Amino acid sequence: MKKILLIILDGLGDRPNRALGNKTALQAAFKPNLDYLADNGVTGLMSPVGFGIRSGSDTSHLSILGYNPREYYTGRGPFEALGLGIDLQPGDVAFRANFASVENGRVTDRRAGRIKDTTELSRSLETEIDGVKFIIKSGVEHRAALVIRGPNLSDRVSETDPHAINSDIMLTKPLSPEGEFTSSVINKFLIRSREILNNHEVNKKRIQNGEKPANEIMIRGAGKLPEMPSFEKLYGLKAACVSGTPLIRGIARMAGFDILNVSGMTGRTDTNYENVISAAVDALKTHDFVLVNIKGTDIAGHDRKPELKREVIEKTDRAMEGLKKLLDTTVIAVTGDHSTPCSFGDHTGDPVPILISTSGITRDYVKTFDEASVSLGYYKITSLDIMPLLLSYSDRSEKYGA
Ligand SMILES: O=C(O)[C@H](O)COP(=O)(O)O
Ligand SMILES: [Mg+2]
Repeated sequence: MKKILLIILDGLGDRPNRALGNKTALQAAFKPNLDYLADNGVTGLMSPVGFGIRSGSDTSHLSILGYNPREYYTGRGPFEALGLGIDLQPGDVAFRANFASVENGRVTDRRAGRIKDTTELSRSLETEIDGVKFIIKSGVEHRAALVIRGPNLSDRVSETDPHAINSDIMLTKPLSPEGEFTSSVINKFLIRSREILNNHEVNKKRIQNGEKPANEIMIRGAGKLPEMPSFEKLYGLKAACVSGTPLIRGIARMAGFDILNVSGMTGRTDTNYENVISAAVDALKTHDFVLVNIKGTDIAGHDRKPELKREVIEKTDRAMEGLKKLLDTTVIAVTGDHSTPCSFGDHTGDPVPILISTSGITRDYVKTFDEASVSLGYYKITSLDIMPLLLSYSDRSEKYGA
C-alpha cells in the first residue's frame, strides 16, 4: 500500500489570456516538475462536483474528499468558523464574512483592498443583541467568520454580499418565516457595525494613507454545523491538512484531519511554498493521506492577474522538485478545486487538469500539465471520482464483489 499526497492549486483552471500570448497560466508557466509528474503518470480533466457546475471551494473540496455536498453541505459559514478555531456548537449559525469598502452606500471593493489585518476591527464588532451573541473572528486578508449563538436561531436568512462592485449595501431578509427573528437581529448588528467601522481608528488611518476603508461587513454562506463521518471512518486513512486557508482547514477539521501549522504559510500569494511542500512531505511519514491547498492561483484568478497566476504556479512547481523521489512509495495527485479564469475573475464550470503519478502506473501519452494537453489524457472525471482512483492506485481499494 502506498501513501497519498493530494495537492490542490485553488482555482487552477483557466482560459487563454491575451497578456500571456493567448495561453492559460499553466500553458505559459515554466513547470518542469508538474510536467515530469504528468509525463510519469496518468492525466485528464476533472469537473468539480459535476460537469459544468460553478462550484465554490467549499463544495468542491468536500466532493474531492468524497463527501457529496448534496448530502453533507449546510453552507460555507461553519467551515470558515471551524477553520478559524471557533468551537461551533449545535444551534449556532455561522457565516463567511467579508470586510468590504463602501462609499456613499455603494460597495467599491468587496475585499477592502485585500486588507492585511482585520483583528482589531473584528474585536470591535463583538456584541450581544436581544440575547444573541455575535462572535467574529478575522481570517486571511478581508475574510472573517461570524457566528451567532442564542436560542431559536435559523440559517434561513439571505446573504448581504452583492458579489459585484458599485452595488448598494444590503441587509439580510428572512428566506422563510423561521428566519424572521434571526434576520432582524442580524440587521441590528449590521447597522451597528457600520457605525463602529466608519468611526474606527484603523479606517481613519487607512483613509489618511490613501487606502480603502474596511467599513462594511458582508455575510454569506449561512449554515449550521454539518454532520459528517470522519475520513478515517470512510477510508481507514489517517490524514493531515497543509493549508493556510481557514475554509480548507475547517473542512479538514470537520473530516477529522490533523491540521498542520507551517512557518511562513500565509494562505496568500506570498506564502512560503518550500515550507508548505516540505511540511506535506514530512507529514507523509506519520500519515497515510496528506492534503495540500495552495490558494495563490485562485487569488490571482479573482484579481484578474494572469502573470501572478503563472508566478504562483512556477513557485509551487519549484517547491515540488523533491517529490519525484517519493513516487515509489506515494501516489501524488495534482489538480485544482475549480477554474478561476483571470479573464472572468470568478469561478467557472470549466473542467480542471488533473494528474496522478506513482511508480509502476500505466501512463497515458500526455507529457505536459495544462488544460489542452491533458484533454488528450486518459480521464474525464468529476471530483467524486478522485478518492476511488487514489485508493485504487495506492492499492487500498476494497474489492467490489467477491
Ligand atoms: O478567496 C475566497 O475566499 C473565495 O474563493 C472568494 O471569495 P471573495 O470573492 O469573497 O474574496
Ligand atoms: Mg477554490
